[in-house]
Amino acid sequence: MQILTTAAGLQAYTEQARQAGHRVGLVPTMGALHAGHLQLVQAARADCNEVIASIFVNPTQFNNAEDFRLYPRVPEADAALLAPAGCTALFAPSVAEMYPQPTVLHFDFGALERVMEGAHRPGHFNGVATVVSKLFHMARPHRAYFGQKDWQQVAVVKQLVADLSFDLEIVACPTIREADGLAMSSRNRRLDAPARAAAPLLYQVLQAAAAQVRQGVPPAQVQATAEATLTREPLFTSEYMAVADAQTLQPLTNYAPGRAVVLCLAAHLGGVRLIDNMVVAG
Ligand SMILES: Nc1ncnc2c1ncn2[C@@H]1O[C@H](COP(=O)(O)OP(=O)(O)OP(=O)(O)O)[C@@H](O)[C@H]1O
Ligand SMILES: CC(C)(CO)[C@@H](O)C(=O)[O-]
Ligand code: BAL
Repeated sequence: MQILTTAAGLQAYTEQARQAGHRVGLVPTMGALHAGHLQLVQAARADCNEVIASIFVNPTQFNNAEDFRLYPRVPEADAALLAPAGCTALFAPSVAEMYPQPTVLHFDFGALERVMEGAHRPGHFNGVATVVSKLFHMARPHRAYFGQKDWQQVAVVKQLVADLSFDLEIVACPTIREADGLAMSSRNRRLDAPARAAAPLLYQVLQAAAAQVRQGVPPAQVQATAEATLTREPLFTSEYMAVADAQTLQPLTNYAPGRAVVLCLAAHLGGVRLIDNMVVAG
């Protein structure tokens, strides 16, 4: 596996691969890798002869300086996991390499970002769209792989690709969970033992809410029940629970036949902010 740290190095690598007729897959990450990330690498490997993973803790998408400072960084362990998973190149740039000058770009994803993560993390999707656009320009992948754990991010990135005519395909991969249902996340490393023991409640709340949706319980009641359950557990502070259209992400007041529903939540647990979601087929 080749390790690249400069934009020019990445551009040269991908240019050579394309000239050799190879298909290039890109897996953007912020590191502290787990089986959720490795699944993206494996999916890319199944489709592409070149798989480039990027590891970059992108400062422009953090709305909370403490969250950025405490974000887990384990570069050596990450590199050791990538090659066996099928990664052919790792792009691990510095902040100065990615942002040689302060960025002034401004993206507006309209209604897509006025809800959930976009509403609760001001500037977050502006930072995601900025860094993802830069990575797409540098790596020029045929396909880029993202996890459905970040359901809204997938929607925003697909909109970005369509609006800016990026010549690539977005592949969304399912959420990988721990045995007890907790969605794998780099931030799980920051949970202490009591918080980790309580954490599967997020998945249980989503499962119970999904069952209610299937029974036709009105969205407002599903939301209220889920928030009440989280509030009863003293370690949790619920930030939001949304019952939304899975495509438009807009909150629902009732269900429409044939339209999938996505249940998304964000909660704080022992000083760590976690998100998760579940889709209920329409
Ligand atoms: N459990 C998971 N299952 C599938 N994909 C995942 C999972 N966790 C992360 N991903 C995907 O991996 C990519 C990189 O995510 P990222 O590096 O932010 O990891 P993370 O575990 O989501 O960390 P955090 O949520 O703490 O930022 C994203 O496309 C994300 O959706
Ligand atoms: C896509 C991404 C790597 C952009 O920094 C990040 O938002 C993430 O890890 O999901
Ligand atoms: N996986 C989403 C990246 C973030 O929390 O900033």
